[in-house]
Amino acid sequence: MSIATTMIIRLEIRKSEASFGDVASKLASAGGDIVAIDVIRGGKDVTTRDLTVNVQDAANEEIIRVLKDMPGIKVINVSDRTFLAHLGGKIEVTPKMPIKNREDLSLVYTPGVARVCTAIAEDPSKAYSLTMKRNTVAVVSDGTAVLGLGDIGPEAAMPVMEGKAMLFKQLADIDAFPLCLDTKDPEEIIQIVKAVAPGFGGINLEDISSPRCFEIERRLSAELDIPVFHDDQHGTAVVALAGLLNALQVVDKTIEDSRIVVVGIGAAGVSICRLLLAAGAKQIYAVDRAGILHRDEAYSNPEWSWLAEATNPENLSGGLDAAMRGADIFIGVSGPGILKVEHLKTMAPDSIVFAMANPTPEIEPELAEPYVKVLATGRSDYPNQINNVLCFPGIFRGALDCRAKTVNLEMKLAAAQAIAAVVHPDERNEQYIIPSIFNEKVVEQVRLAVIRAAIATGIARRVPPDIS
Ligand SMILES: NC(=O)c1ccc[n+]([C@@H]2O[C@H](COP(=O)([O-])OP(=O)(O)OC[C@H]3O[C@@H](n4cnc5c(N)ncnc54)[C@H](O)[C@@H]3O)[C@@H](O)[C@H]2O)c1
Ligand SMILES: O=C(O)C[C@H](O)C(=O)O
Ligand SMILES: [Mg+2]
Repeated sequence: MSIATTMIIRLEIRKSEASFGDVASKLASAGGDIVAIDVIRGGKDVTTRDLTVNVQDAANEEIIRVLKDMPGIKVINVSDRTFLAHLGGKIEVTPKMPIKNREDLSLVYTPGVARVCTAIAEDPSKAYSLTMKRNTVAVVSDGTAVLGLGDIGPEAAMPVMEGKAMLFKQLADIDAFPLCLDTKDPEEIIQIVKAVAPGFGGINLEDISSPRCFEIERRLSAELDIPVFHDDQHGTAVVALAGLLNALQVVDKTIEDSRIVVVGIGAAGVSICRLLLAAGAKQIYAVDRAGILHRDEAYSNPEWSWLAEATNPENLSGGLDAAMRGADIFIGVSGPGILKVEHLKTMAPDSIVFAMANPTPEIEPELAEPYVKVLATGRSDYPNQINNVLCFPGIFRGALDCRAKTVNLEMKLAAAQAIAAVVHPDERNEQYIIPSIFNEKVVEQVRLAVIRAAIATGIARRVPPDIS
């Protein structure tokens, strides 16, 4: 799968050995299109230039290889628009007012600030009105399951967490802060998050591998009085259910009568299975590397033991091939390329395929399209993007606004229905089962649905003024 991009290549050209014309023709033959040239240093013998080159494939290493092989050419640096967008990080902290003089200083800092501190010490709930707590979410990761890239560590997880923070701000006006932890020990993660929690109104756990993520979230939810939400579990499940509700309408099937294969029973897969069961699904087949979860096997992961009981009505064993035969729906949250066209050919007519692994889906959309009725991926460069970004900004906006203690099942089901309902029945079709993340109704509809569900289930500690 290729993504067209623009590369910026800084070159030194030794004039006695190579000309700019040689460079241009080599680049063209390797698939690069020069769109701009900047002379950085023009010397008598050596010139340094930045070439802006359009390439059809972001992973085009051939371009650099041909340049490196050219006599008289030295590649000094290679960048592209994606990397440039990350220079110095993607977010910053901005004060709400400038400190222009001594008077300002004594308001926001010593001595004025001391009175505010004392007020909070006397009544800690005032942290909600007098600090950034009520609008701030910690995005916590240990870097163990970053997208589908696996355990790449806390530093490498930062760009994703900064990206989540950008989305929180832009879509829901929530100040989110990335906290990437240099520990994989669940107990240590729990203690660290509890220790930093006073400054936050909510905790978004992100890209923490399973099964550790289940215990971490369960303990934090029980031990903190602010909402703790593992995005890869519940954000994904909410959006998958939303897409599924609309896709089922398109193919005129019901969730109760559909045979549903969920592959990748990690953070996302477990939560998807649980939410689909709560939404009425009766025939789920949960498949991981060891095959279909079934009742004749003892699993060390308690979530798997639970799912083996709650899914797989015929107690089927076997692998993906066995699960896919006659399936109406495939939901993949596993890894790249595990689904083959051969599998699609064995599915029931009018099949639905959600290949949600990031950044590379379970099957290339181009391969799958001819064999399925509704196709969705987690990516923004294809129609039907099933991505948890449709959920986490609105669900936290709602939970923060009504000061919910937690995010319960009713709030998640309400969020899924709200996302699905943004697509009007008249507009709904195979290519449009889920709203765009830029659809301005999404966050507000999810917020309202979540607040109403929180109030109805008694976990809201405040009724926002716009809710009747
Ligand atoms: N589109 C979205 O919104 C979204 C949201 C969350 C996760 N994801 C993607 O889903 C994938 C899983 O994420 P996660 O957080 O649940 O990770 P995870 O590590 O918790 O779980 C992944 C699971 O997939 C299983 N798996 C891997 N390869 C497999 C294979 N060949 N066959 C069967 N099972 C296999 C693993 O054993 C593991 O249980 C990632 O690619 C991630 O990017 C997408
Ligand atoms: O980060 C994303 O785009 C979605 C999801 O949280 C993932 O881990 O893949
Ligand atoms: Mg994630």
